[in-house]
Amino acid sequence: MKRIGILTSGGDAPGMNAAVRSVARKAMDAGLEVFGINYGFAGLVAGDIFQMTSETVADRINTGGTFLYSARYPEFAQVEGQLKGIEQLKKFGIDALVVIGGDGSYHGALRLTEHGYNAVGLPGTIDNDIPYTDFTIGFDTALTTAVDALDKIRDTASSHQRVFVVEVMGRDAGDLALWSGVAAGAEAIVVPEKDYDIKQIAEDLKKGFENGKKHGIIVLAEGVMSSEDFLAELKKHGDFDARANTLGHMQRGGVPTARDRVLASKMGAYAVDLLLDGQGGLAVGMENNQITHHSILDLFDEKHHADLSLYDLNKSLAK
Ligand SMILES: Nc1ncnc2c1ncn2[C@@H]1O[C@H](COP(=O)(O)OP(=O)(O)O)[C@@H](O)[C@H]1O
Ligand SMILES: O=P(O)(O)OC[C@H]1O[C@](O)(COP(=O)(O)O)[C@@H](O)[C@@H]1O
Ligand SMILES: [Mg+2]
Repeated sequence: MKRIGILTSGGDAPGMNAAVRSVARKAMDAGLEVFGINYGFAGLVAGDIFQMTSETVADRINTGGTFLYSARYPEFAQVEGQLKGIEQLKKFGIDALVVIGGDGSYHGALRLTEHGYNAVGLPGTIDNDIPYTDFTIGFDTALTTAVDALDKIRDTASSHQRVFVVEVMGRDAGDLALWSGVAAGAEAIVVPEKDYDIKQIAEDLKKGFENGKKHGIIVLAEGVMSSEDFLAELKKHGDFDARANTLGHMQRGGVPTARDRVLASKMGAYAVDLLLDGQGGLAVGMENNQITHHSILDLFDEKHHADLSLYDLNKSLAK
């Protein structure tokens, strides 16, 4: 193997740049030539590919977003798109690929491996919704951002003795809501993985205020419903002074935390080792503080499990 490529795909996540840097520098250190592919699989198909130097990844480790840009490019699910992408890989003499993205991007990586181009996936998403890894690149930063926002909302909530329904991201996963809810001392956490009783939540909020609580913060995962809809439901069960707040895409941006940078650096270097070993169709993870890998096919058979002990913990701490 002489040349490897790198792309970022799906929703951007803080730490993706640190991962690209790690892959590039580790590969160069092993004597490989490294090519960056802009705009995910869309750029691969279009041949938006350039040779990287060590300098290309200089001053990137502490930056958010992805300097290789990203795309949602559903056309890559079709064989036609995949074959065009392979044509480009051949044209540039690229022997193997590192794909940094979420579950959708892993499908793309697997397809390439099936077509004879080894590809390894790194979990880059703020959602933390990938199986076989305790944490994904970007989750820690998004969590820190969400907690910072919740702390600020708490100031207003306490000053006015208000209820706030704060919607955090996570597509179908409750991880950001569970972790940020516990870290911010929320009164309630609502996630798709757990049934909720809105009447009970309203009762608990009322009781809380009666007992001297100054705020009622509900952290709601986007996969359940919108903050506006939840607020409308909640108001059917009590006359609350309440507001809805959606944190939205601000959770995806910003300077990556040290944890995300270290995770990205470890995973990136490990992916290069796998490719040097001639392996593909694999996804890198971190389990019990060890960097691991699994077949992407096995990943698709497995579900991500949010840590629901945080839900129970919060219930007992929020009283
Ligand atoms: N079934 C598939 N086969 C091939 N490529 C896919 C498939 N699903 C998704 N992709 C590629 O991966 C990209 C990112 O997937 P998406 O689900 O949007 O984000 P994420 O990777 O963050 O989950 C898609 O835009 C597409 O280019
Ligand atoms: O920015 P978009 O394309 O509207 O997507 C929003 C979705 O992307 C995310 O921010 C990240 O998800 P992915 O990693 O799957 O891209 C989700 O939390 C959210 O549901
Ligand atoms: Mg996804």
